[in-house]
Amino acid sequence: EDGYDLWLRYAPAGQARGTDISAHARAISAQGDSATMASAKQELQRAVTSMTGHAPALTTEPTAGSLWLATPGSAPAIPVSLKGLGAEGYAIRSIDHAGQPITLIAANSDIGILHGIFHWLRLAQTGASLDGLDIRSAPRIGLRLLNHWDNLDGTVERGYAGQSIWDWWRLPDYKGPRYTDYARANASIGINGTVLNNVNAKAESLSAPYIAKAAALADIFRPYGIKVYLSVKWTAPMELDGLKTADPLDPKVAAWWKAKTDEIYRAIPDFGGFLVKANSEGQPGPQDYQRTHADGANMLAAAVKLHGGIVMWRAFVYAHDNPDDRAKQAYDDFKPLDGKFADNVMVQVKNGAIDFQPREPFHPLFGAMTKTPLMMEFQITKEYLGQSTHLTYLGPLFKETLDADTYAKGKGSTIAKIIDGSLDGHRLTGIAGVANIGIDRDWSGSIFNQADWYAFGRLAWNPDLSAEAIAREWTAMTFSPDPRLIDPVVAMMMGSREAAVDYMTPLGLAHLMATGHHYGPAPWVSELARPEWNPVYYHKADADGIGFDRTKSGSNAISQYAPAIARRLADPATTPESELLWFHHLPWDYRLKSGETLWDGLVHRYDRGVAYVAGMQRTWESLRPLVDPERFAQTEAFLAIQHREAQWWRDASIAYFQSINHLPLPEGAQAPAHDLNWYKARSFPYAPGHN
Ligand SMILES: CO[C@H]1[C@H](O)[C@@H](O)[C@H](O)O[C@@H]1C(=O)O
Repeated sequence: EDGYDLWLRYAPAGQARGTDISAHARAISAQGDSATMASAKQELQRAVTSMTGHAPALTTEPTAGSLWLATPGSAPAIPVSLKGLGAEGYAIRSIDHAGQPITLIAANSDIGILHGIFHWLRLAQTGASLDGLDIRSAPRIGLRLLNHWDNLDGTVERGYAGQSIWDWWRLPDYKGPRYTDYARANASIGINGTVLNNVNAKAESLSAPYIAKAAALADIFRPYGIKVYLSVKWTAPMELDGLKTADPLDPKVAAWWKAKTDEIYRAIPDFGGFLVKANSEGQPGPQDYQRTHADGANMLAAAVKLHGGIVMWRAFVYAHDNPDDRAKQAYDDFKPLDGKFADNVMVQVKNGAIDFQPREPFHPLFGAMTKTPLMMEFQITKEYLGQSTHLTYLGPLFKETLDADTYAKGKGSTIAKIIDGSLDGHRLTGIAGVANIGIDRDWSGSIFNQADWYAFGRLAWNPDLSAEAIAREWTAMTFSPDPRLIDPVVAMMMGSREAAVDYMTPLGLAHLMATGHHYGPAPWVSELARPEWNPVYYHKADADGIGFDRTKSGSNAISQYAPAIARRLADPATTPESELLWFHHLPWDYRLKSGETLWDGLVHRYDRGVAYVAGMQRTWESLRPLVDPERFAQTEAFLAIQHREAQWWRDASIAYFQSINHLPLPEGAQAPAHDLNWYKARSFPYAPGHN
């Protein structure tokens, strides 16, 4: 087992369960013959055969014990209502058809059928009952996209699973089988779009050869209901065709984009649209021409509009000087533009205002731009959460943000309701996850990182699912539905992200990672050219205390939240302790709810994080008999690395903070293994190079 099959392993189900699955899949009955329908049938055949050892027959009419795939176009009278299922949803129902037990999988479209068969296969794989089914499911969010930060040279920015899976050199001629497996995996969790290239884009990605390569991928993904999108570089008209300017209000610039867009749609008739990172981290953008983000977005939006395309404009900006608080910039730049964007523009906002930290309070733009459809951007790749080795399941992180209450329209104004459009009445809705995919055999750099890709897709389809239920499904499909395995693995996953918060950045601390690789700790760094690249800028530790004052006496970033929240955050006593030092600068002897001092509480959390990892090692060891040797060994090795590094994080952080506050460690706490200079002199052993 090398992890290549992801959660689509279809492992032999054992005698009794195999017979049960066979009895419900004696045949696959379907009339449609589209490429999508063919993929659905193929997937079922492959899965059922692999789980049961028996290949289901293929019939056109439903027969006893068959899986009946039916759309209004292919089957005249479907005994289930398809109302409300939209173009992608499905219904699954156990029915009696002319005296025969049959499982009906019905949808308005073939893509809906494909989603439906994957649901049924999930039931089959996780040991769920296949009788008495009455399921209806439709996605809550319209656009459910992966964002690849893949470069044209084959590297992946912040990628920890090897080189890019896009074989740009041999595309469009060679279409390797991995692309189809990629599409199957994504379709199985409801992903319906993919942005192929890095937001730090090269102009060449829009040149004719690359359009042809993108078109080849689009052809492969189309039957799986997945559209292709591209990131664009703002100055592409200058770089590719020598225009003198990229001013969005210059008619020649607009005409260039219109022509370029038409060219793309000739090659990819269902092209999804553009993703743009502008005026951020050195990228060019409309502000270089004294225009706004809205001017830029709307010019592109006009170009794709007739084709039904969209523009996703990122709110991750920090280009100009923002001396008092980087966390405020996106709001300051974008809030005034609310209502100024064309109706096919979405603003894509990271879950937090800084940058994919182990924990961040939700981004204040959520709830603040009611006239603009906001798209969520999560990071599936774990830039700040241990990358390819640390086991830190992201389901709870995603959920924490989706469930966060913005109070924008009173209590219950959750972020899930903002991005699904229901709170503000938007029809265009979307969510993006920065992919963790590369050419590693296991796709994601580790077996457990696959769970983050899986969880992202499942939550994009239905943000109300629980992180735990998702972990259970994933574990059952990835390892085995044996409860002796599922219970401990899921328990281990569920606490793992909090453990990383504990050993990296407890109590609301953030961005203490070494500059560049963002992997190991470097809270001491303070000399970099830009203040907001320095860990000291974020923790502001001095002899008296620690934390970033974002109240009125500080940067007043809390004023960007709804009054009900801002009031709560104004006072450390009513600020959630998990976000304490994000919002407040507090004395080292500040009393936590537990009664211990802030300093002691900090040290205890570091200890707790390290101890949790040791606990995961013990749990995993106890599962040795239940896991295949290859996947067992990978996780065993990675947990050992994680333990060593959690310890390193703890010791380096404590040594550094102690060098500032000169306080003794709380009773019973272990002293750091080395002195501060030892940590300063070393970079983290497994940190990949910054690209
Ligand atoms: C693509 O660039 C990334 C950059 O590597 C990363 O460190 C930061 O998280 O955010 C940037 C962004 O989101 O644009």
